[in-house]
Amino acid sequence: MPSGKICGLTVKDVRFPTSLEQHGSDAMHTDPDYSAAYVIIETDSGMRGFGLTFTVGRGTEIVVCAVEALRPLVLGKSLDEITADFRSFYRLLTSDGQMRWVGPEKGVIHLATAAVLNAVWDLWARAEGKEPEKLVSCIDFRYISDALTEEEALDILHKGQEGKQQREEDMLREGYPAYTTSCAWLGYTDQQLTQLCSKALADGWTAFKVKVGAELDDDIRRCRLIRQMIGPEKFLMIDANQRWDVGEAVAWVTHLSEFQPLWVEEPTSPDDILGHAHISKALAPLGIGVASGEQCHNRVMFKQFLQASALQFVQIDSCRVGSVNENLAILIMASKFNVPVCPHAGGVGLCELVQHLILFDYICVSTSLDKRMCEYVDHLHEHFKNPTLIRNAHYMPPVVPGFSSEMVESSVDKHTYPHGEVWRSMNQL
Ligand SMILES: C[C@H](O)[C@@H](O)CC(=O)C(=O)O
Ligand SMILES: [Mg+2]
Repeated sequence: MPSGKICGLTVKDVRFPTSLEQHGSDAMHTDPDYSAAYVIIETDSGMRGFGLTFTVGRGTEIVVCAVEALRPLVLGKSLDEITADFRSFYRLLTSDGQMRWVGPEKGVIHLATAAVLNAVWDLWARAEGKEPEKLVSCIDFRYISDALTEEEALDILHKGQEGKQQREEDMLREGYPAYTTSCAWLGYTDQQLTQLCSKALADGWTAFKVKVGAELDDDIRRCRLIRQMIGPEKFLMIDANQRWDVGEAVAWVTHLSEFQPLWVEEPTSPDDILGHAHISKALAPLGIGVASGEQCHNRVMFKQFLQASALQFVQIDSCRVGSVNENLAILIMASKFNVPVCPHAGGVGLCELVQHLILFDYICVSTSLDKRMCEYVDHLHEHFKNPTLIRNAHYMPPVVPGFSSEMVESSVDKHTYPHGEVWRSMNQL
C-alpha cells in the first residue's frame, strides 16, 4: 500500500507519577515521574506511526515545544521520499540552519528529533526487508568517518549476514539475555530490596543492578545484602548516575570492589570522556568495567569514548540520540572497536523500543552474546499496545510489525499532563 504524505503530527505530554513510590530513583534523580513526549504521525493514506522520547517529569513540556518546532520539516513528506534518502531527512532535522543553534544534535532538540524519527521508523518498520546497503544509507557519517567509514560499516553488516538465520532462530527460541534494575532503586528500603530480589531470583534473573552514590555506608550495606542473596556467580552492576568527580569515583568504587561489580555505570559527568578513560584505567585491575551512554549526546561522543578506551560497555538508548539512524552508527562503531553493547532501558517505553535494536545488534552486527545483556525494568509496560515479553529473564522477540511504540489510547488520555484524569485527581488532593 502506498504510504502517502505525512499530513498530521501530534505530540502529547504523558506523565506517570512514579515518584510517589520511588520507582526509578537514583542518586541524582530522587523523584522521577517517568514521562514521554509521545508523537503520532499520520499519512493521508491512513497510516500511522508512533514514537516517543523519555523524560522524568518537569521539562517534558519543553520537549513537546521542540517537537512542535520540528513539525514543518516533517509535514508534506512521504515515507517513500524520506526512506529513499533517509540520511538527508536526518540531516534536515538535525542540521536546520536556524534550529541547530539550540543543539546541535544534543539536549532537548535531539530528544525531540528522537521522538519524531522513532515515529517515522515505526511507520517504516511495517514494511519488511532492509538490506545492509539500505541501512547504511540511513546513517549520517558526518563527524564519525575518521573512526568508521561507510565502506567499513557495510563490510561489518555484510559479515553479519553469515549465520543470520541461525541467530534469528536462537532468539525466537531463547530470547535475548536481560538484567533487572527493578529491585534496587535508591529510594527503596532494605525490606523492599530483599523482597524484590528474592522474587527476581525465583523468576530466574541472573544479573542485578543497584543504585549507588548518595551515601557510601548505604551502598556497602545494600550491595552486601544483594551479593549475599544472589551468591558469587550472578552478576551485580552498580549505577551512580553521574554523582561523583573523577577521583571520588575511583575511591568510592574501590570501596565497593569487594562486591565484585561487573561495571560501574555513569560514575561521573556523561560528557567527561577523559575522566571516564581515567576511571576505566584505574578500575581495570579490580576487574570492574565502566558503562555509560544513557545521557550520551550523540554518535560523535560515542566515537570519542570508544577511541579513548573510556568505556567497556556501551549503553545505547533508543530515545536519547537520533533514533535508529544514529543508533545504527553507534552499534556498528561499537562492533568495530569490539566493545559490547548493553542498552539502557526501563523508563517508559525504552524497553519496548530498544529490544528491536539489541536483537538487530546480535543478529546482524556483533553476532555475539559475550558480556552482553539488555536492561529491563518492570514498570509501565501495561500502557503499550504490544508490551515487551520477558521469559526466564530474556526478552522474547516482538512479533507485531513496527517499533512497539504505540501506547494504549486510554492510558495516554489519563496520563496527559496536566489535564488527564490522573493528574487532575492528584492536584485536587
Ligand atoms: C531516573 C532513571 O530512573 C535512571 O535512574 C535510570 C537509570 O539510570 C538506569 O536505568 O540505568
Ligand atoms: Mg543508568
